[in-house]
Amino acid sequence: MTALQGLAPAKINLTLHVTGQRDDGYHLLDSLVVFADMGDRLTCKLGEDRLTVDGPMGQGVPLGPDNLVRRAAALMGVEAAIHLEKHLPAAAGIGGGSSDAACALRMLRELTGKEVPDQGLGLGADVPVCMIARAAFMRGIGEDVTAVDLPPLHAVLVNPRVAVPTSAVFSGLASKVNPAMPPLPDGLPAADLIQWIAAQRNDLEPPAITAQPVISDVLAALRQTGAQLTRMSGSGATCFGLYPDAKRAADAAQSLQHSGWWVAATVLR
Ligand SMILES: C[C@](O)(CO)[C@H](O)COP(=O)(O)OP(=O)(O)OC[C@H]1O[C@@H](n2ccc(N)nc2=O)[C@H](O)[C@@H]1O
Ligand SMILES: Nc1ncnc2c1ncn2[C@@H]1O[C@H](COP(=O)(O)OP(=O)(O)OP(=O)(O)O)[C@@H](O)[C@H]1O
Repeated sequence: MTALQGLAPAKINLTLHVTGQRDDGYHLLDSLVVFADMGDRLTCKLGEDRLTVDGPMGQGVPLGPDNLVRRAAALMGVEAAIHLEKHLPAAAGIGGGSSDAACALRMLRELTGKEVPDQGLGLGADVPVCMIARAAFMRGIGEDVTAVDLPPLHAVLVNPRVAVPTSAVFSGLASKVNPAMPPLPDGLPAADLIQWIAAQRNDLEPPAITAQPVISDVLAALRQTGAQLTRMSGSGATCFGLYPDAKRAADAAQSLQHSGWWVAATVLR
């Protein structure tokens, strides 16, 4: 029986503008999303229905039918043995569960030849963008995804090891209707792109900081490493800093190692 291996990369919202709210409570988003060169690792084989989890962040990940990779198999209508090597913190704003689900869906699509219903949206608003796992604009509640070419960005990701539930952060928004992103000019080199991103927002940052004030400390620590831009991703608590090159990102990550926080230097694409 063929076994496939895949990477479920961390998802980073470089910008996240909340522009409205639907009648069902879901929020309308305008977001520029990129993916790291690191993440969870999955192995998938059709046949026996089984999930095993290990890896440095495997503790506490649910093994039952509510795990998003099991829900991915159920959505595809197949039984599969899936092994998940967990490297990303959960409930962290970097789409750990959503990226796992998308990776499982891609592998199950390849193994079965079946189409993925609705790009996996039913498993979570972040799953459609995680299906393409490359730089994209994400709009609607997450279902409207358009790939975009960006220069690679050198980054450090920092999570203070506090879980932040997404729905609570959306509920804490002071305003549900905020300005959309302006159009991104074509072909910006990295330095200009970073300036453009700096002029945008993550509207979920203030309510996430209210829920977990340590996020302010993470942003301040990243600023102190000389990052060109610091911001929170998604609903938090993971924050990122952007740097001009890989050496400066690696040095910044090294200088944050003593914090006890989860720290990763990476390239975003
Ligand atoms: C914050 C983001 O990570 C930005 O990329 C996503 O919008 C959240 O994606 P996700 O975690 O896959 O979200 P889901 O699992 O679908 O939803 C979790 C909860 O977040 C809220 N939610 C999510 C997406 C959205 N567009 N509006 C919302 O209000 C809802 O309360 C929902 O019950
Ligand atoms: N494969 C999985 N990995 C991690 N958590 C999972 C998984 N499947 C289900 N969960 C559950 O989902 C919850 C949210 O985890 P996830 O990493 O998807 O969240 P997130 O940080 O909200 O992502 P986002 O960037 O979409 O906000 C966890 O607390 C966990 O109980």
